[in-house]
Amino acid sequence: MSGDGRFGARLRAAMDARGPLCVGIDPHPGLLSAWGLPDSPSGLERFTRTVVDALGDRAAVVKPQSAFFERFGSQGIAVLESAIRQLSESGALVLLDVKRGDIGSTAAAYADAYLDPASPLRVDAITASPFLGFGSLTPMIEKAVETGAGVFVLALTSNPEGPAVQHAKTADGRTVAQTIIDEVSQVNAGVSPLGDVGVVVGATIGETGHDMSSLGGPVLVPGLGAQGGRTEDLRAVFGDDLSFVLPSYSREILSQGPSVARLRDSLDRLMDACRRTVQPIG
Ligand SMILES: O=C(O)c1cc(=O)[nH]c(=O)n1[C@@H]1O[C@H](COP(=O)(O)O)[C@@H](O)[C@H]1O
Repeated sequence: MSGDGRFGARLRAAMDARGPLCVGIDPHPGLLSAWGLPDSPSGLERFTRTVVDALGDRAAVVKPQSAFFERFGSQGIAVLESAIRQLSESGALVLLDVKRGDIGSTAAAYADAYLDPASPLRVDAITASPFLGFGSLTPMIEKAVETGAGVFVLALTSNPEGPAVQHAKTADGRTVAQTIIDEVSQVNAGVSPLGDVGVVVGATIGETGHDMSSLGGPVLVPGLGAQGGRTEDLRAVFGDDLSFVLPSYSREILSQGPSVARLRDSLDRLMDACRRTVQPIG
């Protein structure tokens, strides 16, 4: 796929039009309870519909966390499918957080499940785990690039267990995370304004010395709000050019529900902070 239909081009346009922010839909049992909803498929459905109705027409990207839908089996997946449809109608890009990764032949089936235009679970982009080797993701990346979708590859995750693997040195002296960043850079080479393949880098990681200057693609940045990361930390992690950074919040916004007005206020307030931090001055 080339031109405006590419995921990177669509993401750039969405971030420019709506602002650089991704809102996660993570219907934790604790949040369902705080919203006065049962921990059941009907509670999940009402939670999800409220978030989609409140935020689908103002967030650039919405990221449902698949695990919270999968916990209800086929009924949860049905809620997810209908959220994907509604979000697409409201103009938000849907990034499904499934963190898939497997041997190549199975990765091809995941690509069919989430990235094939004929699938009911087709989304604009997915998260993927490269820890079976970056090459194992090739079927997902190829399917995404062919069909106008995107893949966000985990590189430096926000959890405290991440560095033991991601900062480990490979035979050529680079860290595992740097090899992932460099592989993604190669996929994006020559594509502008933004490549179709991104990386995931947590806001909580601090200054690690990883070089993302040739990435050419977007960086999804979770770990903000509930996990302690702040927009002020972004410059320490990414330096001065933040134009490719997509900050992501789940609980920080969701905890404001079920009031639609409070959900929207929270999104607008965080969006202002992200705009001020991420978009170049002047
Ligand atoms: O891929 C992700 O989105 C992700 C990567 C990562 O390094 N850390 C991380 O927290 N996430 C996801 O981002 C969301 C964070 O939720 P909050 O902590 O509530 O904002 C969860 O759905 C996590 O699974």
